[in-house]
Amino acid sequence: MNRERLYLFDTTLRDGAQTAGVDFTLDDKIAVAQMLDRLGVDYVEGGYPGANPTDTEFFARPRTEKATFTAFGMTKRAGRSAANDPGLQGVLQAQAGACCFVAKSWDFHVTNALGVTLEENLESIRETVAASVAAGRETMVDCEHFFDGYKANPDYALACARAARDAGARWVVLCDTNGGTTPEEVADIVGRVAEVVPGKNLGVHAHDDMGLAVANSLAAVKAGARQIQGALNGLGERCGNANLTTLIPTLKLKPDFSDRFEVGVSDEALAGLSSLSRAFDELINRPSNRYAPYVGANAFATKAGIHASAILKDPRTYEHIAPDSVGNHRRLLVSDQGGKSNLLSELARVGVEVDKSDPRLDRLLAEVKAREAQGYAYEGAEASFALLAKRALGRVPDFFTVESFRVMVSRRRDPLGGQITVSEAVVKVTVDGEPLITAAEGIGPVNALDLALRKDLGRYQPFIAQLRLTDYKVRILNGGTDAITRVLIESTDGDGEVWTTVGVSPNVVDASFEALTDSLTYKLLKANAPAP
Ligand SMILES: CC(=O)SCCNC(=O)CCNC(=O)[C@H](O)C(C)(C)COP(=O)(O)OP(=O)(O)OC[C@H]1O[C@@H](n2cnc3c(N)ncnc32)[C@H](O)[C@@H]1OP(=O)(O)O
Ligand SMILES: CC(=O)C(=O)O
Repeated sequence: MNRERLYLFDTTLRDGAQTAGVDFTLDDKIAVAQMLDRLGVDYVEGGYPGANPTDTEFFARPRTEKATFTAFGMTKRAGRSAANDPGLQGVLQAQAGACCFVAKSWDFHVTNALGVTLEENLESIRETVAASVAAGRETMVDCEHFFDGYKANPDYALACARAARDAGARWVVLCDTNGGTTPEEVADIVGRVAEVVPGKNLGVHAHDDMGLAVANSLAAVKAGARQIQGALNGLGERCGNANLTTLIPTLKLKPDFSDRFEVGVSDEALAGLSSLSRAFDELINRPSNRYAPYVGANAFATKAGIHASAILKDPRTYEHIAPDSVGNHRRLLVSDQGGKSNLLSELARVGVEVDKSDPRLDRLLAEVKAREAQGYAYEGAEASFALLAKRALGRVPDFFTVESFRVMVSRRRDPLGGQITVSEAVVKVTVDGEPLITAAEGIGPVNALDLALRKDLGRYQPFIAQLRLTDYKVRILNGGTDAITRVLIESTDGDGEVWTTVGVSPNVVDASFEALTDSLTYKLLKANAPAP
């Protein structure tokens, strides 16, 4: 069966740049454009040339993308000709294969936000599109607030869409700018527009203010839209745009769409989607959403024992797609919600082979559940889980024994003004029967303890030389004076592996120390340090 082509238009670098807390540098923009090109989107909207120096410079650099590089702008101002509008001329002169112009299509906006007549706005649309087509650009018009506009004054909203199409726009994009439209309304309105603006040149641009941007985009496709605008990881103004990392797998993997439509993203590119999504978050310096559909670290993570048992028999029992088709992984987590199936799977993953009938498994499972009841959380602390399991099986040597530790935090007046706070720690350990005492100063008590503990571990010192902490998280589990503290510490070494350990105690320093010693022991095991 011949499938119809759907065109993917990425607005990460334009609408995504309107996300609170996101601020792309020129280098960021170049890197993101390359990511998008490798992914296989059809259009990369680079920004608004003339609006700010970064965007202007971005459009001035030599172009290497295969995707159609698109400049964004607004329709010309009323009362000026297109040739006399410096903003519009800046967009038309930018190096781009396409121009996308935002145009008002809600009468209320025309009169109240622009302050011009309805006819003047139509004239702006016509002249802007004509000027862009004359400049040799593939031209598209983002009909801003189209759905709200259609509900308020369908004739006028349609007149805007027709003005764009009749003046030569290749795409007329219907925008749910405020994100307040439901999928049923989108399907109904797109269907009606497709009847009066025929030619398969409708697009959709949906915002996520009701969490419906993806659903609205899919509804629009079913009703006749053939271009979808969206952004990586759902970036965009307010709650964001339709999330391309959700839309792309849906379009490619769900027969409802993949039987009828094709997109420019290859199966290989789809298999790189999870790492692309995480690399993008890394680039904009924000934590990845572990719960993101398809690409989140938890998208295929199962805690429930009943689910894990079935997944081990056949993953299709609880997975709607194969995780590796989007470059993601199945994880069966060990927790108080799981049984032996979770445990065996997790043990295999951390390299511990054990027979299902081994009685030590029952003891280990009971211990995991008892510890989780105390506040430990092994699903996010895989290194501590590996140690707990290997200890239960007698596979962890006592590399060192902690005899005691002491931490002191003092604050004193600085003679030069202000206050100075100093943390000092002393740690006593025994290695091979030899007592070792170390002391260190740190920027806080945990830092001082970490430095003291790693200062001298006798003959194990060379094995931990590259060890360093990369993250430290504290969670208070019960409020009030009986509070229990859970500390998660992330560590790394020269090999590039990152591991997380957990400590739990009513005392935050004590909990931290437990997580620190687990991290050291994990590193010694990983480095095959000889047993004492
Ligand atoms: C729905 C969307 O996401 S649309 C994209 C929105 N994105 C952005 O605005 C980011 C980039 N924008 C900018 O950097 C600036 O707004 C600029 C450079 C474009 C314009 O800056 P300024 O000239 O200082 O105008 P300002 O930002 O204060 O206001 C926007 C102007 O554009 C006008 N305008 C808005 N939309 C349109 C349109 N579709 N067609 C014509 N004019 C428009 C407004 O009426 C307003 O003009 P006014 O103050 O004379 O009424
Ligand atoms: C054009 C655009 O970003 C919007 O209408 O939401």
